[in-house]
Amino acid sequence: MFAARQAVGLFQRRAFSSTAANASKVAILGAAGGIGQPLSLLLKLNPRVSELALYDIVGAPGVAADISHVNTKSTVKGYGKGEAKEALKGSEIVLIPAGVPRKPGMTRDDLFNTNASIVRDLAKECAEACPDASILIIANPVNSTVPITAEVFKSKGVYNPKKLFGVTTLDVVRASRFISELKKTDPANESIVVVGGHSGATIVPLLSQSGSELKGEQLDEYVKRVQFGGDEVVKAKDGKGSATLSMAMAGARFAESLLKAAQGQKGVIEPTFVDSPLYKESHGVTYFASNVELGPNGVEKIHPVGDVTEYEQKLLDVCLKDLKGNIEKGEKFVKENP
Ligand SMILES: NC(=O)C1=CN([C@@H]2O[C@H](COP(=O)(O)OP(=O)(O)OC[C@H]3O[C@@H](n4cnc5c(N)ncnc54)[C@H](O)[C@@H]3O)[C@@H](O)[C@H]2O)C=CC1
Ligand SMILES: O=C([O-])CC(=O)C(=O)O
Repeated sequence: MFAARQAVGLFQRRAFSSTAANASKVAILGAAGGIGQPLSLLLKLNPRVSELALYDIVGAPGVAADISHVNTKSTVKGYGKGEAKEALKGSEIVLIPAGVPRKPGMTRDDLFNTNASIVRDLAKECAEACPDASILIIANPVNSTVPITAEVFKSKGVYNPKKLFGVTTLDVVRASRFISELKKTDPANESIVVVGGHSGATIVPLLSQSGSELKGEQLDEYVKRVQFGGDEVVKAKDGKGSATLSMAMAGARFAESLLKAAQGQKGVIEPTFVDSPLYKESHGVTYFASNVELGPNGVEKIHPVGDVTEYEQKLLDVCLKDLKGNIEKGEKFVKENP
């Protein structure tokens, strides 16, 4: 009897310590929105997450109550206006889909006027409440909202370039799905490198590096579809927003990769828009999306772009020009509106 109790005690201690090692609090800012809700649900299903903090200026407690009934181990709590700091305290990962989505006819840059200040204010909350967390920016225009977040963190003296990520996962998700439709293959086996940024011409798929070959008009159409995949959804939703479900899947995949890397897995690689040396000196482009190896401290290694065809180089030239403008616009906004 005594031995049995001891054995149970040992098991409980072991179970407790393994949970503690994997204890990961994840916060979602904008959790009651089109992306926020399915993203919260997917993270509730992730056993690597121990605590979910759902913050939104409207509706977060309801979403949290609903999701909290899902019978996985993690705890869920909703936070409303004025409670961002409480939601963020102790978070290892913060995902930010807060902000308005596009309507037909708009570019992502048209969202700047509204979303720049939303992201700036939430970045301030993060810099104060959880300066060491990994910050995952989903709110558009990502090419500008990432530099905005960096400037806020710099102004508070807590900027860590290894822990700020623009989420561009949806671009590679689309790139692999769209090529599989053409080749009649399983998209799970298609891995396409996509570099640059996250809007129109700044999204550059590098098909030549994936073992797939398209030519002429078919290549043009493929590249255009990857670059403007978001517009396809905006048009189909006809005024009711942009991609939410596929984006939630992409955001959950990126968060899962970060958690795997944080919890010791090696060789975890995801594309993401980060403070990057790749085109800093040559083009003055300070942030760039490419494949990045993730580690326990965030960015472990930024992969170079590698060999590209003449066709892809032309796409890259356009991308770099647009990106520079988008980045500078974000930085200027914070300088003028601290
Ligand atoms: N990075 C990417 O690949 C993608 C980015 N997006 C972007 O994600 C953003 C969100 O899209 P949806 O979820 O469809 O929009 P939505 O309008 O459905 O949800 C946004 C949520 O943010 C909340 N919110 C607004 N201001 C806030 C604040 N100051 N603090 C906390 N919460 C706040 C709203 O109450 C709302 O619940 C948009 O900017 C969209 O362009 C969308 C798809 C893909
Ligand atoms: O297109 C949009 O506005 C939303 C987005 O970023 C995407 O779906 O890639």
